[in-house]
Amino acid sequence: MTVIDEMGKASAKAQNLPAPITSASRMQTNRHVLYILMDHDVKGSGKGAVIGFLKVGYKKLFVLDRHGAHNEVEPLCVLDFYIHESLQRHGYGKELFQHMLQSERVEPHQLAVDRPSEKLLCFLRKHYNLKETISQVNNFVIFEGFFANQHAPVRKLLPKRPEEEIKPYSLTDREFLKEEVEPPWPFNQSHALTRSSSLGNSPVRGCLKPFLNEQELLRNLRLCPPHAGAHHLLNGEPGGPAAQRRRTSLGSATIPSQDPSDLPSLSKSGVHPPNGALCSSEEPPVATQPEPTDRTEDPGIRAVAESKPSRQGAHTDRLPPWLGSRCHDAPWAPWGKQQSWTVAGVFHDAQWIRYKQEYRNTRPW
Ligand SMILES: CC(=O)SCCNC(=O)CCNC(=O)[C@H](O)C(C)(C)COP(=O)(O)OP(=O)(O)OC[C@H]1O[C@@H](n2cnc3c(N)ncnc32)[C@H](O)[C@@H]1OP(=O)(O)O
Repeated sequence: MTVIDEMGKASAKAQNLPAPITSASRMQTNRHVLYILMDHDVKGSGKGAVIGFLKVGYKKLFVLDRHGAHNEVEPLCVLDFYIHESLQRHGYGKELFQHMLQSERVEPHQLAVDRPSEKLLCFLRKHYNLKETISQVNNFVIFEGFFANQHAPVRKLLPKRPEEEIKPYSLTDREFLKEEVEPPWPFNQSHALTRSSSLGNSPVRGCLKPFLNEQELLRNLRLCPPHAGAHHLLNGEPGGPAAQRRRTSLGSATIPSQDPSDLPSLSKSGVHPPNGALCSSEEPPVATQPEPTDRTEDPGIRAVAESKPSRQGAHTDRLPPWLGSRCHDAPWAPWGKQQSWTVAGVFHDAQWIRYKQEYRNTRPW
């Protein structure tokens, strides 16, 4: 977990991001797959050294085709990609990327790339001849050929009615980096909660975090085979760039493709309240069984929906505090069980306050 956190920090630094978009805790709350390229032979450490990583994941997106029509798709997305500075431009990125393509059984032009850096665009152009992009209104970049031979069915959306607002389609992983807004007192008092971005993804709340232990997390990582060359570079030894590049370009160090069936699928995680609790109803929530609505529009929620064989069960299983019987024992209520407030002249109880605090500004639409 520490290694993942450190890699995430290094990647964020390399991309000038204000905060990492890859961390162990984020890996626990989504279904992304992390490919790690390692050098097992590095000297001075029995455990080897990480050369870089590549994070991918399926996301439901709305993308425009060449004719400007919206298409609902769920492609594999490149979410984060980083090779250690001392090892860049030595072919390791290509090896890692190639390994991912084989494991995931996708073609490069079928990928969507989340806000690619200049370096990554150059990389894709050089190695995969991905040059022509299809303009999008979100931060994902897709390339010519994306709509050809799609594995997943591409569903065309009905034309948008002119009076409708433009929705923030296809939020990227990087959305959460946007500045958070401090709520006024008393809504800022509950430290048990992780505040959500005013514009970002589904909020991740401490009390709703899944129960994925370290073992499970580690099973979700996919390690590439050892790379015997990198320790030269890491240790500043001879056998440097030229040799490395040659080795890579000649393909003398090949990565056996892993059979995806051998690979553990990511544990599903992240629990979100059911649909009714998220809508803008002014009614205080009631402790009833929520409708098993399809909420797969939200990637985080999709993960939950898919993780449970029965959606009904999913909701009852881990009801959020204000919908379940556990609500009165909730540790987040520092004021006790039965206290209440008068907000703008209206009498409200702690449950209501909690509800309003959690769901204010988390859904811009
Ligand atoms: C969705 C996202 O993840 S966006 C973020 C992408 N990550 C970053 O920008 C982090 C910093 N960059 C890196 O970590 C790496 O450069 C990567 C991951 C983009 C590529 O990994 P590398 O090991 O360098 O790639 P590899 O050696 O296989 O291929 C090299 C090619 O990548 C591109 N490239 C790599 N570094 C650079 C650079 N500094 N400037 C321009 N192009 C670059 C070039 O096309 C280069 O070919 P060239 O050397 O002939 O010009």
